[in-house]
Formats: sequence, C-alpha cells, structure tokens
Amino acid sequence: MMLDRFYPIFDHADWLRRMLPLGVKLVQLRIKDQPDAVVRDQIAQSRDLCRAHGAVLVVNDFWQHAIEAGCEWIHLGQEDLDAADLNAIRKAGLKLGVSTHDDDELERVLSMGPDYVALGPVYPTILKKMKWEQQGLPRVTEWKARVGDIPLIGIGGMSVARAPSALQAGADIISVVTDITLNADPETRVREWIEVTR
Ligand SMILES: Cc1ncc(COP(=O)(O)OP(=O)(O)O)c(N)n1
Ligand SMILES: Cc1nc(C(=O)O)sc1CCOP(=O)(O)O
Ligand SMILES: [Mg+2]
Repeated sequence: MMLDRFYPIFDHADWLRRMLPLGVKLVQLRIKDQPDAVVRDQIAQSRDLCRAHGAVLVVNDFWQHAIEAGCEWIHLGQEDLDAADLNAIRKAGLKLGVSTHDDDELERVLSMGPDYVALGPVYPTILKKMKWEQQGLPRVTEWKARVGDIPLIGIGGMSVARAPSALQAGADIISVVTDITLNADPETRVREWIEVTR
C-alpha cells in the first residue's frame, strides 16, 4: 500500500473531522493523559471518520485498543516497543510504524520488519522535550539508504517551507503537528501541505 506523503498528527477526533474533508489521506491519532474510556471513544470516532474519507488511520501508543477497534495501523516508539506484544500485533494484522532517533534504535527496529520507520526530530520541536536536538537533513539521507524500501517518515519541526528539502533528502513522508495545530488558520495550512507534498 502506498502511503500519502503528508502525515499530520492530531490529539482529538475533532481535528480529523475538520481536516479529512480537505483531502488528508494519512493521519495519526496521538492521545496523551486521557482516561481509558476517552481513548477508546476517540479511537472509534477516528476509525469511522477515516473509513468514511478513505484515509489511513495510525493509532499512537494504544495497540490493544487499536486491535479491539479493528484499526489497521499502530505507531510505537522505543519504550512502547519494550512493553508491546509484537506477536499479538502481527497476529491481529496490524501494520507497525516505529520511531527511531539513533543507530541502536534503527538496528533494533529493522529486525522487527516495520511497515514504516520514522526519524526525528529532523528539526527542533516544541511539542515535547527530547534528548535529541535535531538530526538534520544529511541524517535523513543516511536513514533512507539504510531502510531501503521501507517508507521513511521525517518528523520534528517540520513546516511547509521545510518539507521539499526533507523529501529531497530522502524522506518519503513528512509528519507534522504544531505547524498545523498552532497555526492561525489550520485549514489553509493543511491545503498548503497537501499542495507541497503531492
Ligand atoms: C510518525 C511519528 N514519529 C514519531 C513519533 C513519536 O513516537 P514516540 O517516540 O513513541 O513518542 P510519543 O509520540 O508516543 O510521545 C510519533 N508518534 N509518530
Ligand atoms: C511526536 C514527535 N516525535 C518525534 C520524534 O522525533 O520521535 S518529534 C515529535 C513532535 C513533532 O511535532 P512538531 O511537528 O510540532 O515538531
Ligand atoms: Mg509512543
């Protein structure tokens, strides 16, 4: 399956309700610090919205809920992978996207046969505190050479202006949060993203 080159991340199904009609075809639901019932409900809403719009939904972190909800994609970071049951994930037919930030992490995930590999933060991010400052574009090129045919996601500090050079450097897909969610006009920004990535 070919994934779209534009991969926004949102923390609530309301964002999907706004953005999917604009043509978003690949989206992540990334919920933090919410009660279990809220997480389940948000996943169910997002699943239904993505189905209605022919978009791929990736659920961050909550692999058990994703299986229960009949979702198709999960994203797991390194610590998530420590706790996850990869056999159960594969048995349920879930596709697996993973985060990487250094050589050891990349080596580890390549042995798992991931369906995409994310590298970040390509540029400094304001979304969360990380021990990596920025990877830079040469690192994107290096990662693409190492992952081969596995889709490579560039994430962290991405903007419409930065997207073309990240794609040129070897990212297959660009993932983004605050360039959209903190924008004064998120709908216009999403349209610009779609234009620059298609
Ligand atoms: C596309 C994409 N890349 C990286 C991440 C980060 O995942 P993780 O390291 O598990 O951190 P949290 O997002 O869970 O805080 C991601 N979610 N998506
Ligand atoms: C959720 C996340 N993971 C990253 C990683 O490097 O693994 S960077 C990141 C935040 C991306 O947000 P923004 O587009 O606002 O910088
Ligand atoms: Mg995680």
